[in-house]
Amino acid sequence: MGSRVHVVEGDITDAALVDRLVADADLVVHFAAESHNDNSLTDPWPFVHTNVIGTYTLLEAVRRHGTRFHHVSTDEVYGDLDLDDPVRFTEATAYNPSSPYSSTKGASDLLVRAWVRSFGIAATISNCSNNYGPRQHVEKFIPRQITNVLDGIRPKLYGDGLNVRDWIHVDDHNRAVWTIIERGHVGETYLIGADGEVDNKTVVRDLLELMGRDADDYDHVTDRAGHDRRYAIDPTRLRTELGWAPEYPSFREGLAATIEWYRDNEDWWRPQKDATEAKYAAVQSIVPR
Ligand SMILES: Cc1cn([C@H]2C[C@H](O)[C@@H](COP(=O)(O)OP(=O)(O)O[C@H]3O[C@H](C)C(=O)[C@H](O)[C@H]3O)O2)c(=O)[nH]c1=O
Repeated sequence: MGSRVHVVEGDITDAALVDRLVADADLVVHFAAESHNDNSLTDPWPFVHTNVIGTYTLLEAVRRHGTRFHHVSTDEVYGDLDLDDPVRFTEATAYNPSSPYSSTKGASDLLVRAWVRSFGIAATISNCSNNYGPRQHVEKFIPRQITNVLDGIRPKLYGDGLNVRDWIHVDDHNRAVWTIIERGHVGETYLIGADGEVDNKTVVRDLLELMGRDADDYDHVTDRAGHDRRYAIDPTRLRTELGWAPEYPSFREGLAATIEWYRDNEDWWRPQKDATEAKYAAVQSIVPR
């Protein structure tokens, strides 16, 4: 990696700011996004603003300055899969997003593709499955349940809890992004996944066991509107063409390490917790099993 890496905080729709930063960069890796589906259901506008207009703003700066660009996106652009169908998403799967969040990410991917084709910018795209690991906001599924248990609150499962997510440790995601930047072909898309399909109920039961609690000690709550049933990535292209492989040994080991991180870093997550639970309490209630 280069000697000067800047993680930039600020408004990516601020064209003057973005232009200044891009003018000074050899490479832009675009991780910035409004990323939480539940938030996109209560207020879609920040998602259109940041994910669509923000990406447009970056693309225009990259076009002006001829900067190499990598766009980080999600497998949610492909919609969802049935539980009983073994098919997985590939780079050829048609876009079919379900939520305001995933539709804005789909729109941002299409903008990148169009800027490659129409203006010849040097860009790659990656679409990754669900991340977990340290420093994830407590509104997300795994940190919410870990911090609930630490606070003596029962974990909360949406609907029947049988929805499947394909988990990858954030460090493996980052290594995959770097592999694509170094070895990927400009104009191409690569799917990132670590063969980590698990249903939500199993995640919660594993987590309770790892934290020394009764595995049945959780609640079902109101389901998410339009809740995608299953995500699953076929990472063959990334593995065979670019030689990437995940380094994290297994989801359960990664989960245990993540629990330890949240145990040891309450100072980091505590300021997020009350507002997050209040936000959920306003739209969710406990339902019978
Ligand atoms: C917060 C919460 C979630 N859930 C369920 C909903 C999902 O089936 C699963 C994971 O939910 P989460 O909101 O953490 O993540 P997804 O909606 O799958 O989306 C995530 O992974 C993709 C790839 C992105 O692109 C998103 O940016 C990222 O947020 O757990 C519950 O059952 N209870 C809860 O309290």
